Amino acid sequence: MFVLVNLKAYPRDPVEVAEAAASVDSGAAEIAIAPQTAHIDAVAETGVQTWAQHLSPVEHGSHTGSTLAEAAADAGATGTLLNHSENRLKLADIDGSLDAADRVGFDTCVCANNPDQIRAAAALGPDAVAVEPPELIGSGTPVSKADPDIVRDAVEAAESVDPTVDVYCGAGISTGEDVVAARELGAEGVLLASGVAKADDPAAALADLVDPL
Ligand SMILES: O=C(CO)COP(=O)(O)O
Repeated sequence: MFVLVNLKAYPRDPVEVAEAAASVDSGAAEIAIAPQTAHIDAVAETGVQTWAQHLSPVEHGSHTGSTLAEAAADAGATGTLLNHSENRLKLADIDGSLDAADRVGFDTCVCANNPDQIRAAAALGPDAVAVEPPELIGSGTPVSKADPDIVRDAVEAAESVDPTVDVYCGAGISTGEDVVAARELGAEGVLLASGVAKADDPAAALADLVDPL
């Protein structure tokens, strides 16, 4: 299982989380951390797999305020989220950002609200898609328990378009039990944020997530 921890803009030391992720015994799981762009460098230096939270659909040039794929790669990132519920993109921009990610060989995960969007996202050819019902994000109620059908339907939707695209699920995931439930529904990974970023002890939270895997 792939466990992607999105630190969003939470007031948590990204290096503390990255060091914990780099040193936890992850067994069969693979952990990656998606920090703020300005923290990619410091997080990647810990040796943990590091993802950007977003890439802009631009090349080198006059693009103030953008997240350039080459800059994220230079800083040490190797993957990127796209179209997160908190950073929605137009279809053409998702496509352009996937092209940008391809230029630097990043792993890609396009987020979507529901199975219909998963189908559209999978058609763009990312490595993975992630279904995250917005109403459960940050709720502490795991999507794998609150809405298992949305995960099953997302897996089916992606499979019908492109069986090589992995499916992750996210929203409210915070324990190893939630990750196991996601796996049983057919997901190949989970996407989570507050379960680690807002935990009293992020290292313990990470250890608990991967313990049963
Ligand atoms: O948006 C998410 C991960 O990208 C999920 O957030 P929570 O884990 O806080 O529900």
